[in-house]
Amino acid sequence: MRRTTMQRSAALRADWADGPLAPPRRRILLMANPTAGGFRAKVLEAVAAGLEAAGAEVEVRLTKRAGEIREVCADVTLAADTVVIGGGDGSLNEALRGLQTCPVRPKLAIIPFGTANVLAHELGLPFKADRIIAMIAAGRSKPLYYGLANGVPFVLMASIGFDADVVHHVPLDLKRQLGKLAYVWSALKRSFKRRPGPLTVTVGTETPRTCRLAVLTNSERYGGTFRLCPAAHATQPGLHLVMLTSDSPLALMRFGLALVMNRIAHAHGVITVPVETVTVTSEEPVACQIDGDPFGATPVTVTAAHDPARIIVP
Ligand SMILES: Nc1ncnc2c1ncn2[C@@H]1O[C@H](COP(=O)(O)OP(=O)(O)OP(=O)(O)O)[C@@H](O)[C@H]1O
Repeated sequence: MRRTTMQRSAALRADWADGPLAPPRRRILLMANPTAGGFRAKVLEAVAAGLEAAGAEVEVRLTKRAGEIREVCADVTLAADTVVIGGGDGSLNEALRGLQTCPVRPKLAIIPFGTANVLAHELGLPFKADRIIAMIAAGRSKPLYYGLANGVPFVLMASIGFDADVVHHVPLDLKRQLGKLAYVWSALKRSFKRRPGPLTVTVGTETPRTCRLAVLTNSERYGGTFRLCPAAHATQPGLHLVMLTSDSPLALMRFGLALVMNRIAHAHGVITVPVETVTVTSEEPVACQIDGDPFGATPVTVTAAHDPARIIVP
């Protein structure tokens, strides 16, 4: 337990004495993934010290393996009011998965240490320690909606097709070295591989449609700051299905360019519809990913969840 640095910022504490951190002391669990692409021990230390200085009781844990954040968040004896995730979208996804079974859900907050940090961009979260401390100390929160892919929560998207194939094939060491460029490298390599057959996409009880790539998105952003679906937002209810009708190398180049120019929603061959429940099947297995991490293959059924978590925002 870290309880020693309060004296360092008496002035800060005085400022907040009547604010959101006034007694009873907030209990903040800060869980960080030291293997995340942008992990900074100094920022973590500064945030922990700043929140303690503001009067909160702060516990810091560094994960030792994947799955730990999920286990801790699923623990019914978890006594934190706020769980701060120091990591990327995959680590936040773990927290959401764990909290799903928690009877009393603490608020979530993020220190964006990831590679893509799509959710941080979606929510306009700060990346600098002093602004992160001020945000968490103020404690203002919004609902964080999510979807379920075969029952597993995702906060950004579940996608099936070429981009999921790329996620499955990005070598972790290359991701750590090159960051987002590792995805570009992997996409170039995978774009010339043979593609599996088309996807059959069934929305509710409608007649099935076919496409080559399906993204079920809960958020506007994709791959970082790019705007995939202007109608969606992680703090608003509602999933959207974005279908690409081709995944030929030429079409993928065109879609990639449209994405970085924030024009993909209007590109030829892109169909977007609001959805509640979608099933995606294919004759041979097609790769799936959720929140930027591999998630098996088709068949996948995606539904919108209606019990949002709470996330602290600026
Ligand atoms: N100590 C650990 N060792 C290995 N893997 C971990 C550890 N802690 C968490 N993980 C896993 O690492 C995966 C990726 O981490 P995270 O999302 O934090 O960073 P990132 O991949 O760099 O960022 P982004 O998802 O924003 O691109 C997560 O899915 C999580 O399950």
